[in-house]
Amino acid sequence: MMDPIFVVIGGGIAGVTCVETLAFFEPEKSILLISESSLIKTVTNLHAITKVLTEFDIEEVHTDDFVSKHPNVSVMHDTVIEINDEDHMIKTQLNKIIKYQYLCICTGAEPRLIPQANSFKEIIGIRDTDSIEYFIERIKDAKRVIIVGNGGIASELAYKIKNIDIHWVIKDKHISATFVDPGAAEFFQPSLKNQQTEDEPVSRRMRYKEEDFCKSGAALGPDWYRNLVIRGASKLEIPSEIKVHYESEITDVIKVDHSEFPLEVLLNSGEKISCNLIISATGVIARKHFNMKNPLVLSEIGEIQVNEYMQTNLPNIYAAGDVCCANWPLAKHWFQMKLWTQARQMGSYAARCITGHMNKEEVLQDFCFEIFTHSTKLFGYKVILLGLFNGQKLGRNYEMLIRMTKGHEYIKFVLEDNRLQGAVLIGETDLEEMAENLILNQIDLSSYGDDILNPDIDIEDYFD
Ligand SMILES: Cc1cc2nc3c(=O)[nH]c(=O)nc-3n(C[C@H](O)[C@H](O)[C@H](O)COP(=O)(O)OP(=O)(O)OC[C@H]3O[C@@H](n4cnc5c(N)ncnc54)[C@H](O)[C@@H]3O)c2cc1C
Ligand SMILES: NC(=O)C1=CN([C@@H]2O[C@H](COP(=O)(O)OP(=O)(O)OC[C@H]3O[C@@H](n4cnc5c(N)ncnc54)[C@H](OP(=O)(O)O)[C@@H]3O)[C@@H](O)[C@H]2O)C=CC1
Repeated sequence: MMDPIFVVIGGGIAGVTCVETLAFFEPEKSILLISESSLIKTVTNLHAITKVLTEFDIEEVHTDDFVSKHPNVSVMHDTVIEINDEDHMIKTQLNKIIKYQYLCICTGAEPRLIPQANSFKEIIGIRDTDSIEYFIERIKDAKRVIIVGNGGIASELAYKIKNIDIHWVIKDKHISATFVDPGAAEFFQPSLKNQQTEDEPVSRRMRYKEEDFCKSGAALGPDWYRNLVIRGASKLEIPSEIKVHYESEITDVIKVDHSEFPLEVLLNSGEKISCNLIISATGVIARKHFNMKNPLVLSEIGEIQVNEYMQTNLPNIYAAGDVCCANWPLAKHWFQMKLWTQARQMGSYAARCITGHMNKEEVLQDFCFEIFTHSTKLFGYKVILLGLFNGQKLGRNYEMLIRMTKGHEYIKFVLEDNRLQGAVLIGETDLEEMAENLILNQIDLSSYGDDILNPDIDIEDYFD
């Protein structure tokens, strides 16, 4: 094999998008994707909801199909174990040495489990298809589980798991704190009591088919749980109620032999819970199990730092997706979260930076880094988060306008100096375009007062 010009490590959404963009801009130059598995993740049906906010489906494709679409791309199933930036070389587990001109590291992240996980196999995390299979297998015989964490995975599981007693242990005063404020959490409360049933409305997005649901090392993503049946061993059709332990953390776990519940868990509140299984949905850490000839500069929590061109500190080595940390002066309304959308945006932008640098062209930063946008589904509702949706970066000097119709919609606008800084839109609000524009344009809204959220006034008329 001839040495490739570009090498991308990681078959998740960041790596695959990087490869696709490189193939688009440089169709004559050879690209090698190193993927640990034979399935890689591609984005399909990309749909722009607003200028920046997008929705898309994810398809897990076999590498043969992927390669057939991109004649200058080859894929190697292997694991990178060493990167030598001085000689522009990488070494793999199967002892292959590959020279590169440009390298992009997209090795993603892995669950950061609670410390007690080191001692108990009953404490598990969820990241990829292997881990979800293991989880479903373990929960089948369980009667009581503890979910720890208050972010995306915990919120989705609390809504999804059936036939089991759930104790949800969270550090905060309200549920789903990574994404929403206490008001929105209150809006979601009824959904917690009346979890999803089998006849949930069909989502427009692609779901994984049973036969598609095979091994892939990349993170799961939108809709990962929709066609899964996650049931415990209890007879109840729906759990009577989820018990949420607010402002709580696990301080100790003890093994109890010969008991229906093999774990006894102590919370900082002094409360004790016996359970079969603990799901630690407590965030991620960057995944970089390879040796470096020279060290990469890392963030405090071990992510690879990249500048505004997605470059690491080492020559011709870039990084994108969950493995990296944006280390440039951030636009006011953007911040990094480890999300599918950002993995895609970074992968694509990294490829444009690489080709731009190679061809000595000016690279302008992608507009997507001007404003944070996220579209997802929580507790059965469409959720759109824009800009500084939780008042991030604003200190205490901001106002909130809220409109809520129980069971229908929850809208929150975050204002500073009468200018919109962020928005939470839950339900079919149809306000995403207007809110995004108001955040980007920073129009002074003082003359509109509270009419901004008056349902009887079509605010868009103001701006025509
Ligand atoms: C359960 C779950 C649900 C989620 N739901 C959502 C959601 O609804 N919306 C959303 O926006 N985001 C969601 N996310 C987050 C999203 O999936 C991630 O942010 C995104 O997939 C990160 O993509 P990535 O390409 O950076 O990393 P990954 O998907 O982790 O891919 C990294 C790839 O690199 C490979 N790799 C690692 N090391 C090596 C090596 N040394 N050599 C070769 N290959 C290597 C891995 O095998 C993997 O294939 C979810 C995540 C999880 C776990
Ligand atoms: N719908 C979506 O968009 C979804 C997105 N994802 C993404 O997947 C990745 C993994 O999800 P997830 O694991 O839920 O991570 P998140 O980062 O979303 O949430 C982690 C949660 O765990 C809490 N936490 C951290 N350490 C502890 C601890 N020791 N004890 C108790 N709580 C703790 C955090 O609190 P604190 O912040 O206070 O430390 C936070 O509430 C994330 O990048 C997430 O964004 C996952 C599922 C759905």
